[in-house]
Amino acid sequence: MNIALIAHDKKKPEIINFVTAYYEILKEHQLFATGTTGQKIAEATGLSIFRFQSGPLGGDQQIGSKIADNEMDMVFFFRDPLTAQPHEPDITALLRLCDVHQIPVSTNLAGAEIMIRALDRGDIEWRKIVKDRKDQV
Ligand SMILES: O=C(CO)COP(=O)(O)O
Repeated sequence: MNIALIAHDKKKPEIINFVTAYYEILKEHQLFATGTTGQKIAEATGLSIFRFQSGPLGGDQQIGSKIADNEMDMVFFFRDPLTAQPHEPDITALLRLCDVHQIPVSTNLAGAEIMIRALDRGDIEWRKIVKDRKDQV
């Protein structure tokens, strides 16, 4: 699965702990991230992560583009709800595209824990069917 990892600055320690805790699951997948999030996770865990631009410079939009092209299967987006973000429209657009394309997305640690266990159980395998079907069209 192609998995996006994104965290606002105050949530970066949380996503690093999350990825560390679930390293054994995540290492089996293709990981993508916005720039700074990806850098910090890679430094902390040694995981190989494709990094887009930093969020405020367009990274959220780049991940949105992958979603629109049916190339992203899950999004872990640890949002900071207490700090104004200069690129709020990009954040809204990314979450909107998850809804448009039925992409599983969690915006906090509690949801992320449930979603990653579902990933490990194989609950997201339907994404492969959707992708294969669209490839044939
Ligand atoms: O701002 C972000 C998501 O909206 C995250 O961007 P960085 O990973 O570059 O900090």
